[in-house]
Amino acid sequence: MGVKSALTIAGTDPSGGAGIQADLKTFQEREVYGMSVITSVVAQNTLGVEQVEHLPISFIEKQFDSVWNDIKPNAVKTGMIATIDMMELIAEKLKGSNVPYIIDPVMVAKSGHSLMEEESRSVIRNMLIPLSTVVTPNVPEAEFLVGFSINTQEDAEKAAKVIVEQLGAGAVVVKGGHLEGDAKDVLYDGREFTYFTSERLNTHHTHGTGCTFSAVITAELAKGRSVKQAVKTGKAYITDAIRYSLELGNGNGPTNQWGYRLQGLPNQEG
Ligand SMILES: Nc1ncnc2c1ncn2[C@@H]1O[C@H](COP(=O)(O)OP(=O)(O)O)[C@@H](O)[C@H]1O
Ligand SMILES: Cc1ncc(COP(=O)(O)O)c(N)n1
Repeated sequence: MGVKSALTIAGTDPSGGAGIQADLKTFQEREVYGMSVITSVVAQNTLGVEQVEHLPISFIEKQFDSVWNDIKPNAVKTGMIATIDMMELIAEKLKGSNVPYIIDPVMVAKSGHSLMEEESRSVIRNMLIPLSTVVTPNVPEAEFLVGFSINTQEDAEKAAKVIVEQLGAGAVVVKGGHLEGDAKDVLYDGREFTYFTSERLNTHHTHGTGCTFSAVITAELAKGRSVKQAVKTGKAYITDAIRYSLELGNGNGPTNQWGYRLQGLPNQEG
């Protein structure tokens, strides 16, 4: 049938808005067969994170091998990978594979709770980013990766260049959700900058936006789209997911995974 598949390696959100749950919903909406390897189980909801339990590294490896040796994915993404052990395992598994690899370098939840151990942060930079096809940091994550602060579009461009040219990412999208003004994301692929801009929607229902955005990019790369096409679709999809958010929960609510259908983005648009 020629269906494409995508694998997410990440933590959970039992309230369904972020992490593995958001990724699988997104893969499904993009008509890609979704699979998952769970790194950490997180008790969280729209109000914040209550508790995090990391799975044993040998068991994460077993999950990975179960998928990889049976239904090898057409693209892989990582989200929450909290410890150095997990990063080493993923690097070992993905090194030398030609499957597109998308990193959402999740460090801190919107609620402020750390989702990555402090000492792991430089390991994601040094060990995993060189293996990536695309990295999708938000502004605080990009600041950590490059070591300077980002306040303007020029700063975001400068950071994007460092992440590709010095840290070795295949491409990077520095997301503008945390800056002021329009929500402007900049893609740098080592050759040129491309901007993807939407109006800033006045809402606090943005739980899981980064997860969903990078999951669309993963799904589109699984289908063989170019990085630029994938990010274009990701931007259109996340904008509608925020615009039509579902008003669920008592805190920062989840986005609407089928919001794009209300706006008319064709499901298979490049
Ligand atoms: N209020 C908003 N209005 C429109 N787009 C937004 C808004 N907040 C975030 N976005 C978009 O959502 C995507 C995720 O960005 P961001 O929220 O910065 O990521 P993260 O969830 O990793 O912090 C980006 O494409 C960004 O431009
Ligand atoms: C398991 C997991 N992964 C990622 C996020 C980040 O999502 P956000 O920063 O949009 O709340 C999260 N809250 N939980």
